[in-house]
Amino acid sequence: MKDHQARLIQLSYENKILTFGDYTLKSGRKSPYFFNSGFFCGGAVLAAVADSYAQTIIDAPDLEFDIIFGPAYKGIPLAAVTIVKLAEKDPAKFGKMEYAYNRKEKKDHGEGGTTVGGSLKGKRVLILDDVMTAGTAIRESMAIINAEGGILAGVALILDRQERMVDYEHSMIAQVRRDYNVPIHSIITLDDIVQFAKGNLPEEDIKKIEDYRSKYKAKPLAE
Ligand SMILES: O=P(O)(O)OC[C@H]1O[C@H](OP(=O)(O)OP(=O)(O)O)[C@H](O)[C@@H]1O
Repeated sequence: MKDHQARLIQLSYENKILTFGDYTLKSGRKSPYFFNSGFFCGGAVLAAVADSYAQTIIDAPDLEFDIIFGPAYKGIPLAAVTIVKLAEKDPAKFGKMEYAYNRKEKKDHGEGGTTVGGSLKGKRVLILDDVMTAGTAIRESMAIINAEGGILAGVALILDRQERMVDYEHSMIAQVRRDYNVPIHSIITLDDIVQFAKGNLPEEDIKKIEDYRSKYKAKPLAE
């Protein structure tokens, strides 16, 4: 694990963003861990996630984009703090880059419309969100990007749970990667969380997470 990944997991744990216990997910699965990015609301932990997004994006060999799009709501502050970090890390490349986001409800006064921020028209767009579950947020974002004349360039996420979908052997991330033929990068994965758990949790909790991982682990999507 890179330093920024280890630091982000540690801070997520300390800020109760990453918690361990018994949770029932939207899919009905009983998960021994939960990741609630709604709690990225403290200054230090928000700065850490921004740094990790920016580093993950800079380290990705296959991400070329002109604007960042943060899907409402949770993607909005995450995209905003990430563009700031990118501009700090590489002012020549990112200093003038913009970000944009959507409104969940269309506004019919003032500047109107459903998107706010930089124009997507003719631009390669990086979608930045926290997680992907059923892929709904990404597909809705795609519809907006298409309607505004942008081109999807890739997706950046915080966590890849590496789980298979309910009715398939592969993950939703693999499905979306294939459907749109774009790179998808996550700052951390379930494997990283397991590694963290091994240094910090009691044996029985580690076993629960490892059992969950083997039960639901996604297989690669056949070409
Ligand atoms: O792949 P999906 O099934 O769409 O799940 C992932 C999306 O769900 C969550 O947002 P949510 O839709 O709950 O909206 P919010 O950001 O307003 O909380 C999350 O922030 C992602 O955007």
